[in-house]
Amino acid sequence: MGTAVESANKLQEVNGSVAVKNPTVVFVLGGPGSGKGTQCANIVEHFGYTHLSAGDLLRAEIKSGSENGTMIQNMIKEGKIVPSEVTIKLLQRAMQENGNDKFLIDGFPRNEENRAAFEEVTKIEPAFVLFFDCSEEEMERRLLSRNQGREDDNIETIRKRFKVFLESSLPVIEHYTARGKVRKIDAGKSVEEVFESVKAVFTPKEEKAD
Ligand SMILES: Nc1ncnc2c1ncn2[C@@H]1O[C@H](COP(=O)(O)OP(=O)(O)OP(=O)(O)O)[C@@H](O)[C@H]1O
Ligand SMILES: Nc1ccn([C@@H]2O[C@H](COP(=O)(O)O)[C@@H](O)[C@H]2O)c(=O)n1
Ligand SMILES: [Mg+2]
Repeated sequence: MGTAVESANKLQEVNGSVAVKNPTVVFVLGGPGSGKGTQCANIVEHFGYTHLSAGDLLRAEIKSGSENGTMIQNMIKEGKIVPSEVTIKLLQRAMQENGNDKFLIDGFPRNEENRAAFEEVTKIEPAFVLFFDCSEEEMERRLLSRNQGREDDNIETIRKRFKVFLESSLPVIEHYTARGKVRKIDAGKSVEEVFESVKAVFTPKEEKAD
């Protein structure tokens, strides 16, 4: 716990609302259906982060009737990546509206444009990148039985999403690997086993020694 003065110093005003300066950000990446959302829910419960899923924010934007709604809906149906300025605005707004100082940003950055634009606009560097590594066969099985009514959970769009992941998202993971920031998790195991590996990443070293 910091002092009241330290707490006040952590706050800044952005677009009229008070946001936490220099929040801790963990990017959560992995192919479609690798289990990012499932594990983020566990991390929130155990480690006090706020979960922001870029895909969920984009889907909420469609539902809100925003002027970008139709464009976003078409991009999602095709498994394509929405222009960074749209997604970054949604992420920034969500971070500002939330008082927490640590965020899991799930499904972002999805390509080099996302990555460079986020860095440029927010000046935030991730603390690390959690990468859920899973085979396409397993991810396809999971997506086809997800049953959440998502318009992109059909085999045609799933194949397009896999292609985009390989061509555009893996280079982002390589970028952070070269900088020593990637914590790779074998995501092909059960939810409980995967979370055991995730916990080891989030547990401070001194606690692990106990
Ligand atoms: N380790 C696991 N073993 C089996 N099923 C899993 C596992 N993790 C998640 N699932 C299931 O797989 C489906 C996809 O998981 P989830 O929504 O967490 O993936 P995601 O990476 O967020 O996918 P997307 O990128 O499409 O949003 C869900 O139905 C979830 O319950
Ligand atoms: N940075 C992002 C994240 C997502 N999208 C679009 O949303 C779709 C669903 O994303 P999930 O993470 O929920 O699977 C994704 O296929 C993209 O169409 C995006 O454009 N940019
Ligand atoms: Mg998800």
